[in-house]
Amino acid sequence: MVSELFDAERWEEISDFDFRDITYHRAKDQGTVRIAFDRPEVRNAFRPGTVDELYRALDHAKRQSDVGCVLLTGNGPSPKDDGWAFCSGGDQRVRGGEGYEYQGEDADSEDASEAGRLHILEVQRLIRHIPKPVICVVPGWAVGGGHSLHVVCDMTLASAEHAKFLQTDPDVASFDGGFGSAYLARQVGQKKAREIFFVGKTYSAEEAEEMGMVNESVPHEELEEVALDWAEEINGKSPTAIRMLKYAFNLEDDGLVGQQVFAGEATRLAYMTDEAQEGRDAFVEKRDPDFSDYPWHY
Ligand SMILES: CC(C)(COP(=O)(O)OP(=O)(O)OC[C@H]1O[C@@H](n2cnc3c(N)ncnc32)[C@H](O)[C@@H]1OP(=O)(O)O)[C@@H](O)C(=O)NCCC(=O)NCCSC(=O)c1cc(O)c2ccccc2c1O
Repeated sequence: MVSELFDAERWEEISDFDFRDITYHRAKDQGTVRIAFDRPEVRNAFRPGTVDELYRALDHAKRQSDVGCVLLTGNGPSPKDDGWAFCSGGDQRVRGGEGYEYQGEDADSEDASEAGRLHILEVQRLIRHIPKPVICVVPGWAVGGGHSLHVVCDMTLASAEHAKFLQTDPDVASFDGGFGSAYLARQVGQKKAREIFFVGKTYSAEEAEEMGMVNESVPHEELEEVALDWAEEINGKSPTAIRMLKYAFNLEDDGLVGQQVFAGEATRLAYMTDEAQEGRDAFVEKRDPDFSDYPWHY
């Protein structure tokens, strides 16, 4: 069984990979993929190998031109105590002096390095830049670096009964000073974001929704079904419009990188015009370009 909330009838495994710490599926009837942490016995904490797999799956999803939406979730419940989690952040057992270390069976992976890693931040940036919405589907705890992942996703759906949101960063002497805190403040306001980090209260799905960091609190049993409904809605819309909107939403907060990503997509749209083909053809044919057919739009 993949997860108690997983409907095997609706998904097929993407078998190009041999993942150990995550599962990766594609919906049978729509352009949606489901990527899930699969370490429920440790509340889906991530070790370096987990992060490598997550990055690989997200990058694969990015490159599927018939996929319009990504669901990011956590499998469960824990076989030990039936507890549910989206993700409890970095696996503290393998945190070394300079980051999270490849240890034990993790050290056998092809990406293993001597150095400690903090590359969950690379996953955050990929979620941010992937040209399609990423919906965080939270069936239980979202804690520490797992909380930050939910923050950086485009939208969050949460189990009304089991989702719990908690920032433990300062308890374990860590601090996500990027999207996890500053972008969170954009969502819930400065006072609330500071409360989340400085006081470290646990919030329910309902409270998180009221605060503005969760889109909808959903009955636990229906969580993945609702997520698929949302994804299906998105998949029915214009891919170009959704992509440009995502990058437009990101632009101001992402500064010059946000402008570059948005502008890159504007360039792609421009390349698709006859006007742009004329510029290219003129160069290739060693003649002056003739743009006289193309108006100065206003
Ligand atoms: C998540 C909890 C609140 C759940 O509490 P609960 O009482 O429901 O369950 P248990 O505590 O009994 O946990 C069950 C089981 O799971 C193990 N476990 C849970 N979380 C982790 C973890 N993160 N690492 C390793 N193991 C974990 C727990 O030990 C139990 O195992 P048993 O063998 O005893 O059964 C609660 O578990 C909890 O508070 N967990 C720790 C949460 C945490 O502090 N996470 C790390 C935050 S820091 C972080 O993730 C992070 C922050 C950054 O700012 C970064 C910045 C840049 C890069 C990386 C960053 C980063 O990784």
